[in-house]
Amino acid sequence: MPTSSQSACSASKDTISATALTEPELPAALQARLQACSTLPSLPDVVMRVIALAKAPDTSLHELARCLERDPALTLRLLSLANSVFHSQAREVASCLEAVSRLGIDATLSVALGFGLAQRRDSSEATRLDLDHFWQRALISALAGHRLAMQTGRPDAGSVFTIALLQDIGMLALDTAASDIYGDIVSDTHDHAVIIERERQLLGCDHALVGAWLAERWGLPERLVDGIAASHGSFDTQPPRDGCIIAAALIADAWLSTTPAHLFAELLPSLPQHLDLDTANLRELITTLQDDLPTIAQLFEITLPPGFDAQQLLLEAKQVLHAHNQRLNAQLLTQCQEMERLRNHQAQLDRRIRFDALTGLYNRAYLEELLEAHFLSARKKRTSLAVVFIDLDHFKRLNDCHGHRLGDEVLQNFAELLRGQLCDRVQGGRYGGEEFLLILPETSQEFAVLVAETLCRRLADTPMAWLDGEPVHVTASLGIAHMEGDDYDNARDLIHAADQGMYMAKRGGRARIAHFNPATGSPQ
Ligand SMILES: Nc1nc2c(ncn2[C@@H]2O[C@H](COP(=O)(O)OP(=O)(O)OP(=O)(O)O)[C@@H](O)[C@H]2O)c(=O)[nH]1
Repeated sequence: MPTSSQSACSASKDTISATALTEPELPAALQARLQACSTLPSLPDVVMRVIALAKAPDTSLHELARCLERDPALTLRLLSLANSVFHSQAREVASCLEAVSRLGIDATLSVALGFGLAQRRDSSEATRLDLDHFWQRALISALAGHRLAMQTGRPDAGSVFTIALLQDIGMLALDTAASDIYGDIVSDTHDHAVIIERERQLLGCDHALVGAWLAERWGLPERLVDGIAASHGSFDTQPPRDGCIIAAALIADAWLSTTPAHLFAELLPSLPQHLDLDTANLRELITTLQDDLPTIAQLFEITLPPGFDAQQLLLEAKQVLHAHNQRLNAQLLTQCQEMERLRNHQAQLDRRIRFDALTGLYNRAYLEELLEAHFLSARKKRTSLAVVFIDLDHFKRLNDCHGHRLGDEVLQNFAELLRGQLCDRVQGGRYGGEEFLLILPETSQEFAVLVAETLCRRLADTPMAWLDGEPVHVTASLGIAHMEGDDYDNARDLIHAADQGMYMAKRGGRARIAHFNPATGSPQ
C-alpha cells in the first residue's frame, strides 16, 4: 500500500504506460510525476553546499573542509574513510581539512552524497525495494569501479567511484515517485537486467535516465550526470561506455548473487578483452574489496556483504567457464555436423536436379537449361551453335528380346562411350529414354559432323553388352542442327530441328546421320 505522500506522487499508472517510449528520453508523464513528488531522495543542506563548492572552479580545500565541518557525523565518516579504505598511509589524519586533502574533492563529494542518501533509509518503511541490497550493490560497485580505474591507470578514479556509487539513485527516485508501479518491478528480483527491462516496459525508460535527471537537479557536475545516464551500457554499446563502471556493476552483481562463481565466470573473458585485466588482477581486486568492505559497510551502516576466498572463487569460476566452453564446443560440433549433413543433402539434391540417375550424365532439364544459356550467348556474341540429337535404334526390340536389364546395361555403356567424347567444346547428356543430346557451342558444321561420325564409328566398334559370350552391338540415328546467325528463334526450335534430323536419319534406314536444313525443312 502506498503511503499518503506516495499516493500524492502517483498520478496515474495509465498516463505513464501510455507514453512509454523506446527512445532513451525521460517520458514526459514520468518527468511530471517526478517533478510533482515532494518526497524524492533529497540531500542535506550541507551536501548541497558541498556540491556547489565542488562545481566551482576556484574552490579551495579549506572552504570545502569548513563547509563539511558543519556536519559532525559526515566529518567523522570522512576521517574514517581517509584513514582506511583508499589511503592507508601510516599517519592518521585528524582534521576534516586533512581528510579532504587526502581524499580529494571527488571522493569527498561521493561520501557526502552517499551518506546523505543512505540516511533516507530510515524514512521509507513502505518501500518494496531491498534497500540493504541496494546500498550493498552501490558500495561494491563504487569500490570496484575505483579500484579498476586505479588498476587501469585512469586519473579520474574519484569520478568513477562517484558515478558507480550513484548509478542507481534513479531507483530510489522511482521507488518514491512511481511507487504504485515500482513495487511490482523490484519486489521479487535483484537481477538488474530484469529490473531494467521491466522499467523500460512499464515506465518507458530505465532508472539510469531518472538518476541522471535527479543528479542534474541536485546540480552535480555534468561529467557525473552523463556518467550516470550512460551507466546501463554494455561493453559493446556504441558509443563505447565507461568500461570500469560497467565492470564494477557486473562485479557487484556477481558478488551479491547466489551463484557468484557463474557470474564471475562471465567476467573472466570480458575483463582482459575490455579493460586489459587478467585473472591475477581480478583476484587482487576481490581481495582488496574484501579488505575494504567492512569499513565501508560500517561507514554506511549496511549489512556486510558476503566474503569470499578469492583464489577458490576464481578457481570455481574458471571451472564453470571451462564447462561452458566445452558445452559451446559440443554445440558447435553438432552444428558443424548438421551443416555438413545439409550440405551433402543439398549436393545430392543438386545432383538429382542435374543428373540422370541411370547413366550419371546431365538430364533433360539441365541440358535444356544449358542449351538456353548457350543459345542466348551465341545470339549475343553472334557465334554459331550446333545440337546433335542421338536415338538408339530398335531399342524396344532389344528390351523385348533380352529384357530391360540388358537394355539398361546398353544405355549405361552408351553413356560411357558418349562421356569419352565430352569436353568443353562438346557437352551432352541423356535427353530421355534411349535419346541423347550433344551441345557444341561456337562450333562449325563440319566439326559437328566430325563429332557425330566419330561417335557412330566408335559405336560400331564397341559392343554395348555381352550376351552368352556374344557381343551385342547397337546402332544409332543422329540428327544435326546448326545455328549460324538468326536461323532459329529459340533453343527449343534448335532441339526440334535436330530431332527432325534424327527422324530423317531413321526414315533413311537408321544407323546414319542427317543434317536438318532450317531453310528447306529437309536434310542437306
Ligand atoms: N531398358 C530400358 N528401356 C527404356 C528406358 N527408357 C525407355 N526405354 C525403352 O526404350 C524403348 C523405345 O522404343 P521406341 O520409342 O519405340 O523406339 P525404338 O524401339 O528404339 O525404335 P526406333 O527409335 O524407331 O529405332 C521403349 O521400349 C522404352 O520402354 C530405360 O531407362 N531402360
